[in-house]
Amino acid sequence: MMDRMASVQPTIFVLFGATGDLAKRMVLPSFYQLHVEGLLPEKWVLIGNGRHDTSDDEFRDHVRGALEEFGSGTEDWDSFAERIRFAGKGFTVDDPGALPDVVDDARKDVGDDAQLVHYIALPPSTFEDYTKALGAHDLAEGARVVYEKPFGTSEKNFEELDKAVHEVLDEKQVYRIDHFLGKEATQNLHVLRFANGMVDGIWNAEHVAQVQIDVPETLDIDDRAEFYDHTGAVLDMLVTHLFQVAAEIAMEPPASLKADDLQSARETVIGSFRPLDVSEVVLGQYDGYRDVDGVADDSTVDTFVAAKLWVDTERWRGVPFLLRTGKKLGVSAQRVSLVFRKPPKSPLTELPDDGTVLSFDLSGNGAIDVAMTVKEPGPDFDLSVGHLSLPLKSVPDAEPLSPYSRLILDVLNGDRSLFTRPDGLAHVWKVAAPLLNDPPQVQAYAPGSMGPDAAGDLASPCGWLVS
Ligand SMILES: NC(=O)C1=CN([C@@H]2O[C@H](COP(=O)(O)OP(=O)(O)OC[C@H]3O[C@@H](n4cnc5c(N)ncnc54)[C@H](OP(=O)(O)O)[C@@H]3O)[C@@H](O)[C@H]2O)C=CC1
Ligand SMILES: O=C1O[C@H](COP(=O)(O)O)[C@@H](O)[C@H](O)[C@H]1O
Repeated sequence: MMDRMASVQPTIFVLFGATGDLAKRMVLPSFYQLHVEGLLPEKWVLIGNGRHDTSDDEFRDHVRGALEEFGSGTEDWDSFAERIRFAGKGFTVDDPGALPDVVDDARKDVGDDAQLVHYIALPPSTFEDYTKALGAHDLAEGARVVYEKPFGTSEKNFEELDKAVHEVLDEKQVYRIDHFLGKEATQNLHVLRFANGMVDGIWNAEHVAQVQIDVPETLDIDDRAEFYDHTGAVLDMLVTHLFQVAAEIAMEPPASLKADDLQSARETVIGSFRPLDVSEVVLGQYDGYRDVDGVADDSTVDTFVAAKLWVDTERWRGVPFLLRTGKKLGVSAQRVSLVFRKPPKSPLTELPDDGTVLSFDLSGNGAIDVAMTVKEPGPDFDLSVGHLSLPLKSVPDAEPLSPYSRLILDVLNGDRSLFTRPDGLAHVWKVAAPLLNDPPQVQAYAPGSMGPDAAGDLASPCGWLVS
């Protein structure tokens, strides 16, 4: 931890969309966590940006509120607050608002050699214009720029955005964030496998019958209806987070765990994702969604998606990757499960289909779980499924970081291993194209259920493990 901090140079961190939902839930509390844990450089300034003429003090109040609601407290508030500024009045090519002056002013505090990091926590439709504005106002040179997901909304839009970004920035300045890659348990997907021969040996189609990447949410979209109604579950979660997690599982062993090799292994396997077959996708919308303020009365936006993804590599041919996510469902979970085949020559009959499962809980600090078929202790010979759990927090010396803290720290340190690359993303949009161009009808589901019934059939024979 100390080594990481020492390598970080003085930083001016510009947060676009600073009063938005993501900023208050994730970015600001995570930045504060880095401050509290002494992982930020000695000299830093955080500048919030937005279209309103908000004062520094008003923004500080907003930040404090965000920490109280979504963070772990405000013990070190004074030393945090004094480094916070706000640059209002928007930021466009024609009019940069207050930002250039506020950045110049910040340099007086942190030094002319401070690195500039721009975090674009804005709706994806604005990424191109903000990038152009960074170029137009001399705020791009030498800077690192973090883009939220989704990076693009279709094959064509991705190509245009990628071109526009590379007209202003070198690829090495670009950090496309997918916070699921920053989760402690996600990082353990490759570490567990490459560090343990026992696991590595069974990480293939010969042993794995199906993979489930299941992220049902009880959460609704009331606070971000306008954003959500232009996005939907496919773009918000499926082709972003769930695809990236699928790539983490499916990747071939990288030459090393260094940034370039790890990124390369993840992006290469995405190239083997087969374009989605719409007959293997179920879309849903919860009853009552259209009544939410900010949602169109006739909206057909998907709040639920379940899909079968095929990875055409020798390792995974024939193994379905079952992906599911949705809002206002009956349970919240973030579970990745490798369901193992039954022993081919077992003398035991009637073994359960989900009798051997290695699973990863991506939520919170993360956990690794194993389910195994065992003899139920007792006088009879009955079989049962038992569970072992390893909460990652219980590992000696564990100091888990939230995904956003981990990834922001990586940006400050210039480590791009957990960020996505344009070659993989270009293929993501090709895989998604059949679904985006010709989506199946959205089916209604009741809030508190687990989505449309049709989604259940996709996961046969064992069904969805989270229920
Ligand atoms: N919210 C979440 O849980 C997560 C969100 N994300 C991603 O983060 C990004 C931001 O999401 P979120 O914070 O939810 O979105 P919001 O709808 O809350 O928008 C963020 C801010 O962007 C500004 N904004 C909105 N529309 C425009 C526009 N047309 N032009 C310029 N500025 C605009 C607003 O600030 P102002 O009015 O002050 O200018 C707003 O507060 C998205 O790309 C999303 O996919 C990723 C992971 C989780
Ligand atoms: O990116 C997003 O992720 C969250 C779920 O992630 P979590 O780690 O915050 O639980 C999801 O609710 C949101 O819709 C999506 O934009």
